[in-house]
Amino acid sequence: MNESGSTTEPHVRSEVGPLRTVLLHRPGNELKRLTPRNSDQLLFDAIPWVDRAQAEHDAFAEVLRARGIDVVLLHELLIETLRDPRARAAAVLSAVDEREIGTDIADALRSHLSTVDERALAEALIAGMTFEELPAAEGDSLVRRMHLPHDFALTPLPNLLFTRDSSVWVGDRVAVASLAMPARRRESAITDLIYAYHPRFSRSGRAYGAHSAPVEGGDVLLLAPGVVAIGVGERTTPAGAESFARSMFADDLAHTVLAVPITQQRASIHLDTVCTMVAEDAVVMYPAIQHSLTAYSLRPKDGGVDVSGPEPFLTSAAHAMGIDRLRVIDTGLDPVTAEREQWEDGNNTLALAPGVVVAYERNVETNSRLEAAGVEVVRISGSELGTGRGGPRCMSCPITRESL
Ligand SMILES: NC(=[NH2+])NCCC[C@H](N)C(=O)O
Repeated sequence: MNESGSTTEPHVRSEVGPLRTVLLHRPGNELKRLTPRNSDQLLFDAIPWVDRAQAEHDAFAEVLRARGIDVVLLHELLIETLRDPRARAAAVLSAVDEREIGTDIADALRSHLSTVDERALAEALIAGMTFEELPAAEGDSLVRRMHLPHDFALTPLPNLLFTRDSSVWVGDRVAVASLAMPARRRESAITDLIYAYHPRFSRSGRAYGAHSAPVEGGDVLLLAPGVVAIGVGERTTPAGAESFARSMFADDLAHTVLAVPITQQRASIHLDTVCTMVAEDAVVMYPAIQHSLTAYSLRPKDGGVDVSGPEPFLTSAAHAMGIDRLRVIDTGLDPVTAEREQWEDGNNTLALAPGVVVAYERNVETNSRLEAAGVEVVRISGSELGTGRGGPRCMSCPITRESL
């Protein structure tokens, strides 16, 4: 149910159908954990100014609400989910890793997490806990003595902000992603809990599984109903793409899955860092890869998967989508500007409807080319949000989009 009381059942068949319900995470105290010593490991490129990041995120959410979109916040869903004792038990179980902290600290952490209320539990799950914050364990622990007080007994999840990656809705099913980087693995335990126990999702079916080969939502693009592109690179593995395709075919959610190799480097973490859809037949794409991006086409065949290609991505995509041509909005940028704006998530747009996208304001050139091509660009500021290397698409997980 949305605020007006009308039902908006989860349903996403495209990248650009009018957005109705979206899952965001307002960044919180987990961002305050970032230091120059841990930011690499926690996948941030700079230390964000937290208040400003929150203000930027509030403005992002407001832009969506102003257009009638129901914004659901992950932190609130988690608190509501944890009212269910089964969810609480599962949450504690998934948060404590004896291999990391040993049995004594694990016991202390478990008993602490089991006694706090759901708000404090949600906060600990997201913002983590340091050894210093953990109530003193009985007896003496080597682990505690050999760690610094500010080391983490429970690691924080600063990348939870990028709700795109930890779950993906395809049709009326949700796939909880299997995240590749250790710093992000616990995120899927949280989305998994929410989808399993929050009453809002009690009727939602699952696709794929959190314990399968790595697939991250930023790599998954719903090019058209029945056509899914999936980037394969630093995060999503070939095995992940293949089993995701099998899962799509088994549930009749897709007839074609395009596996798209992307360079394994920081600038192109996911497919959506170099290419996003801005209209039913158009993408904005990093110019440097426009002519080199390829795709393997996967289709169901006799209970297995038929693989063809690789072929140029634009050709296979248009073919699978049943259109003559997939338009690339020509940002026509010189290589240096293009590289700068790609790094700052210029190609990472969130479509609110065909031809209407949210983009970071700082990517001045890309945005003006989009507008020249007839795309409405809703600008948001993201100087602090972008320190985690993610733009409007990364920061949003569409739950309901109207059909085209
Ligand atoms: N869909 C995306 N492109 N997400 C970007 C995620 C960035 C995040 N810091 C990571 O390295 O995982």
